[in-house]
Amino acid sequence: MPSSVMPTPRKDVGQQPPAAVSVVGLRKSYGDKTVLDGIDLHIPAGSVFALLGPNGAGKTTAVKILSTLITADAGDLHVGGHDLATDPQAVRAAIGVTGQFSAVDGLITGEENMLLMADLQHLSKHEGRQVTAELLERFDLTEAAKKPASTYSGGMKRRLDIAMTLVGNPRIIFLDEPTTGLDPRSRHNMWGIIRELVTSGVTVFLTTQYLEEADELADRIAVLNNGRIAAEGTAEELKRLIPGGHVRLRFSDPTAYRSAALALREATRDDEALSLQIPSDGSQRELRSVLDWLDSAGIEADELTVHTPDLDDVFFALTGSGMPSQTKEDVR
Ligand SMILES: Nc1ncnc2c1ncn2[C@@H]1O[C@H](COP(=O)(O)OP(=O)(O)OP(=O)(O)O)[C@@H](O)[C@H]1O
Repeated sequence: MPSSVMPTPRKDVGQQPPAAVSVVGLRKSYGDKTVLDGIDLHIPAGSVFALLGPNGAGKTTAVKILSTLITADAGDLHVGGHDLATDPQAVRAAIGVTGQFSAVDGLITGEENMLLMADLQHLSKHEGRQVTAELLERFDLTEAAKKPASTYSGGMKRRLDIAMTLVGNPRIIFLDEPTTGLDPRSRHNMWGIIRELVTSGVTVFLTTQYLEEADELADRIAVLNNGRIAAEGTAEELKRLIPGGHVRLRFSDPTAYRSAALALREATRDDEALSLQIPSDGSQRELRSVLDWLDSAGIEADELTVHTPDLDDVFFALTGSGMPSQTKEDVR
């Protein structure tokens, strides 16, 4: 967790980078159930975008539509600059997809899985072997390459799955819940892999149940609820959407604490901890005004920390899943 929160400048201010994914008015229903009710997305090339939402919100449906597996009912949809409605083949050539259900065949070896994928991508035998060796090395699977994939751990299978996706050198990758079921170490490894992909210029569209994952990886996050985008922005922008942020001042000298408490009447007191809590959205502007005010009142605290709601709070507030009962007290 960062130790303080300053608003991050929006990456899209100034010149707008080209969109890897552009979605306007996407709609999809199954029978009389509306799953996606007119959603808009703009994902700049070379960025990580995370789609969050409760179970059944429509995240997988959105990924399936954008990766040409199923069709939308309506919407102006472009992926890699290609129109999904008129040129799905070109979209397919530009993307890679790793779904919730692995494409890995457990009966054959990791290497054979890769070579099979190279064949499907119409690579020559020589190219196929070269790409396979490179990717197995990159994903730390060279040692296990000749073993049946069924003997791989969950993390290894997931790495093989992504390696298979990369055989065709896609510029845009859809990762549907890439770390579900992985232990913390494998999850962190996967985050490293995703960051590396982005460094090499790939755009990543990921869905996740883990808010921490979106917080760690995504340049921008959208929260899907009831078929609509409930909020969209950087993690910090989303956290500022909901109340609960505050600046906490801690004192070691009881006299200084008491005079500060008298001066700051709107602050919430914690007499035992000698600390005062002032409501604040954590923005630079608000923080500056709090600091100016403390200066003019001659108050000097021993410690000043900025606390903001975390993505869990945002998620619960936006998706109406009920606020967590505990107040978050970590320093962010
Ligand atoms: N082929 C289908 N026929 C009918 N309903 C479907 C079909 N596919 C999905 N749905 C419904 O659409 C809604 C959205 O499903 P989807 O799998 O996109 O959600 P999700 O956000 O990915 O959920 P999860 O986090 O559980 O994977 C659900 O109510 C689901 O039951």
